[in-house]
Amino acid sequence: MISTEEALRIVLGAAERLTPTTVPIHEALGKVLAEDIRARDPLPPYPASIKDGYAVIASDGPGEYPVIAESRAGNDAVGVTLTPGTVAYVTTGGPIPDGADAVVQVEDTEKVEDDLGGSKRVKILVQTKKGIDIRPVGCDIEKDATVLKSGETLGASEIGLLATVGVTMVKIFPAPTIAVVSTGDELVEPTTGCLSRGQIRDSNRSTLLVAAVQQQCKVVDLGIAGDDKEELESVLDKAIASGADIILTSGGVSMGDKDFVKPLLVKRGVVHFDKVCMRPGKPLTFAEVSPTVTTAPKKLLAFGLPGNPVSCLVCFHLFVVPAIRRLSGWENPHLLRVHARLNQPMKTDPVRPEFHRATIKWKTNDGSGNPGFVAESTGSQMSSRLLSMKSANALLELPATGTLFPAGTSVSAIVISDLSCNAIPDGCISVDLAPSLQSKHRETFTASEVRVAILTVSDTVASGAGPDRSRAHALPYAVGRLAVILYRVELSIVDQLLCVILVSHFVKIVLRSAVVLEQFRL
Ligand SMILES: Nc1nc2c(c(=O)[nH]1)N[C@H]1C(S)=C(S)[C@@H](COP(=O)(O)OP(=O)(O)OC[C@H]3O[C@@H](n4cnc5c(N)ncnc54)[C@H](O)[C@@H]3O)O[C@H]1N2
Ligand code: MOO
Repeated sequence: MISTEEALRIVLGAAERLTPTTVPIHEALGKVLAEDIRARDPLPPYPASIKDGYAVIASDGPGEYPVIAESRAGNDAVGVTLTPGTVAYVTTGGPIPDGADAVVQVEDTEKVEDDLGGSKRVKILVQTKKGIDIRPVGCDIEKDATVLKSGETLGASEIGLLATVGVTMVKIFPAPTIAVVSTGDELVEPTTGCLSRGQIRDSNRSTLLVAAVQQQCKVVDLGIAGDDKEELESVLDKAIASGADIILTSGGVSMGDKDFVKPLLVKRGVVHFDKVCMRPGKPLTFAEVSPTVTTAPKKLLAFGLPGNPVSCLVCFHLFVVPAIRRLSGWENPHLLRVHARLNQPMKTDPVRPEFHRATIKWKTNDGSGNPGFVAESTGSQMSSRLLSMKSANALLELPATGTLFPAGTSVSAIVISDLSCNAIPDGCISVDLAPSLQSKHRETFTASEVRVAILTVSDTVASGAGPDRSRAHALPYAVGRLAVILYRVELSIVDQLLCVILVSHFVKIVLRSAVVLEQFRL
């Protein structure tokens, strides 16, 4: 029996990054970049105004001036040069006309009635300085700067950066394909309504398939194989030939007379270990199946996970997730650990270190008088009791001391799910539809059917004069969970469009930028 540290070291030693592939940026969310990305042009590409106001020559000082041009975002005052004693109207992001060296915000000006000839004038009320409220060329991103490095993970802002520098296809490390099979004569499909004596519904396959999808993997469902050597052998070979990178079996790895997984893996490759000193998950088996020994098109990692549903899922988190991350190109494949204080006493096992399922929450006082995570057990820790995984967001690492850890003890907690789920106050995601719309379509909305319209409101973007960064930022938050409707509009038709969206698409939330999306923690 080896330690969990040794087992993980062996697994990671066998896991190699997959061959990079090129995908459209909207498919790259969560993936690891396999190339450096450089900016082909500076941002901003021209000196741009930081404010809505007037481009001026700073040394002119306060006074009344003729407005000789208008430079709006996406609608440049091309060819206009400011001479002393003149100003130009500019909007935020608009190019600064030649000759101007500062911007005075609208709030520091006063409108002057147009003269009879229709020419515009404005009063500049303040003394400004050269460079004020102007973003010089390249102040956000310099030309040829490396904006992203190979090995970095692509989140919403990184995908926005790719859009900014005009990269729409990107080289990433793909996530592995995972084949999943459940073993056991007692297993029947979850669709089985009435169980006969000795039967149970197969839950491990559903758990593992979605857990793998959560890790961005493609999955192959190979169903249930009975406790029959030939049947299991044929399913294993199907998995190997399928081109999967990882095969997960559950059940049949302990000491029973029909526990065939290990002997079959021995025939097809190298079994590195078959027992790990941990609770739950002791009979975990790990093997490398190499193409030289089998018909496998490439090297394949095989995990013979224990059949007990909790043991199966705990082993998935502790060993399969880091392996998936390594194959997917992660530089650090290890799970996040935090410290948490026990909110109740816990007895530890004298022989095997325990991974105790718990819910950890951030408290302003964790019991020590300081802020920190507090851990609450999910109850009975039997490895058959899948309910102990429900709502568990952490595995507490309890060493094998055979002692009682009093409440308040600080322990290491391995984070296994999104902690932010705990942080969303009730009612944070609000729905503000007209009452008639709500009642008419109430039955059509479920939590998984929220539609989000991502609306970029910018003349620059609408005219094609600038990149649509907010859409690129926002889209990855929504993809996969929500139906996304994309719009790009000019300011003048915003109101009209909002009505159209609300009425024809039953939109629940109209979010204008990734920032708002983040606040809503979708
Ligand atoms: N003599 C020994 N017996 C056992 C030992 C041992 O060291 N010596 N270890 C125990 C430990 S620890 C575990 S964990 C289990 C693991 O056994 P297997 O991996 O061989 O799994 P099975 O025997 O096939 O099933 C165990 C349990 O889980 C249920 N199961 C199996 N597959 C599924 C599924 N897909 N969905 C839901 N439930 C499933 C199965 O019905 C059994 O109840 O071995 C101990 N025994
Ligand atoms: O190692 Mo087992 O997973 O305790 O039931």
